[in-house]
Amino acid sequence: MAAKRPPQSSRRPPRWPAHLEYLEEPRYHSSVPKHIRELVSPAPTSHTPAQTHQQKAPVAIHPISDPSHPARGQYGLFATKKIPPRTLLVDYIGEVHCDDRPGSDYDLSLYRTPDHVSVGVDAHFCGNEARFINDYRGVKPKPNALFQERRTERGELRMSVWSGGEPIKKGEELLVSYGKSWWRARQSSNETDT
Ligand SMILES: C[S@@+](CC[C@H](N)C(=O)[O-])C[C@H]1O[C@@H](n2cnc3c(N)ncnc32)[C@H](O)[C@@H]1O
Repeated sequence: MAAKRPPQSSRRPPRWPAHLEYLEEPRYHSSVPKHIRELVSPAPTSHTPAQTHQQKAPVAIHPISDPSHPARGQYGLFATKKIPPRTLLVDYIGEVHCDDRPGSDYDLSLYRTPDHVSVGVDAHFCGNEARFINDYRGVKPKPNALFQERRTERGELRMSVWSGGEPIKKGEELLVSYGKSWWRARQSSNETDT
């Protein structure tokens, strides 16, 4: 029996895998309580600016074929034009959630409430181009991009990918640091699996 394909936005980018749902806006999971949702995404007021048309992000998804790349056979995210330092590239869009996602390699921390509830953005099954950004380890000596949160014009908290302190060349792979604890957690779960 053929696998059911997820609904797709007409704006999905080239090479977007058919088994994943493309999202243009965050999706809020039922595990996010109302009071936390209001902190992350405040209800619009009469002062909230209207949604402006979002510019196309200067990024593209490409398969990785370089045999020396540690993520060969997978995808990566690449700059489609020259990018100045400290520039917003793309928001990390996915499912905003408050439950645990131990099996996801696409789950980022977005916010921690004063009473220690963690809010994450998981792009395992649905998301945008940002889910394809790789870590710099084994690829380049240092990252050329970073994750940093921001508020949109409408006040919604997003985790975004920004260029670092140096310009990025057209065609260069965008690479962040997932952080030592991300890799440590994968290493210890691999050791437990074997
Ligand atoms: C958020 S995804 C990045 C996109 C992924 N390459 C893909 O095609 O879906 C994280 C996964 O990418 C791979 N990855 C990313 N950076 C890597 C690196 N520096 N070395 C080895 N694997 C990496 C690992 O498999 C990791 O679990």
